[in-house]
Amino acid sequence: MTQKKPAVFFDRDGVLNIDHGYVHRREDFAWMPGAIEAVKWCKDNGWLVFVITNQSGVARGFYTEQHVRDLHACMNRELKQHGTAIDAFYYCPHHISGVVEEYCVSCNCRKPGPGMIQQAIEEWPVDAGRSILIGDKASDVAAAQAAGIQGYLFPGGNLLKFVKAIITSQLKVGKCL
Ligand SMILES: O=P(O)(O)OC[C@@H](O)[C@H]1O[C@H](OP(=O)(O)O)[C@@H](O)[C@@H](O)[C@@H]1O
Ligand SMILES: [Mg+2]
Ligand SMILES: [Zn+2]
Repeated sequence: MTQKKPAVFFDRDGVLNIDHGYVHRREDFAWMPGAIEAVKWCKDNGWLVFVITNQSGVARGFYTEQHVRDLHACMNRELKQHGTAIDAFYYCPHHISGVVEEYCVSCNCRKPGPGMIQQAIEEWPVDAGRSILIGDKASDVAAAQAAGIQGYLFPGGNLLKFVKAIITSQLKVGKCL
């Protein structure tokens, strides 16, 4: 049987990168201070790392799913240059008030829905009891709670410092290996 691992579910815009509003091109993408280092530190310490991101810009007609996938591939190319990578990206392209008909649905994957987190847990050997989500909005933390994961609100600043503080404090209470 595959050994289950704890996972860090990172929100994307506002956590891994600066949220300039519906970012979908590399030239508009800026890593959050400490973000690359945070992903690497989590991976080096045996955590699975996922991105869980609402991308209603697709439903709103601002960009396409291909733009989202291309940007995620670009993020992982850059992370690989630092010897690390995100294990999987999950995104929700939907919004009930969008303009692109096929994406105008009320779904379970748009945060605060837990759908993306649940999908990752189904597809990967995730130890949900030891996993955490880091988001920048209350809806991120609500999605984590709905999926039975501990959620934390990132206030900005250095992401590596924030992640280390959370994981180190969990270690002290014996939650993580
Ligand atoms: O990775 P995140 O933070 O889930 O992605 C958020 C962005 O898709 C987008 O979210 C919000 O827009 P909608 O609620 O989806 O209309 C805004 O905060 C935008 O500024 C974000 O870019
Ligand atoms: Mg966000
Ligand atoms: Zn969705």
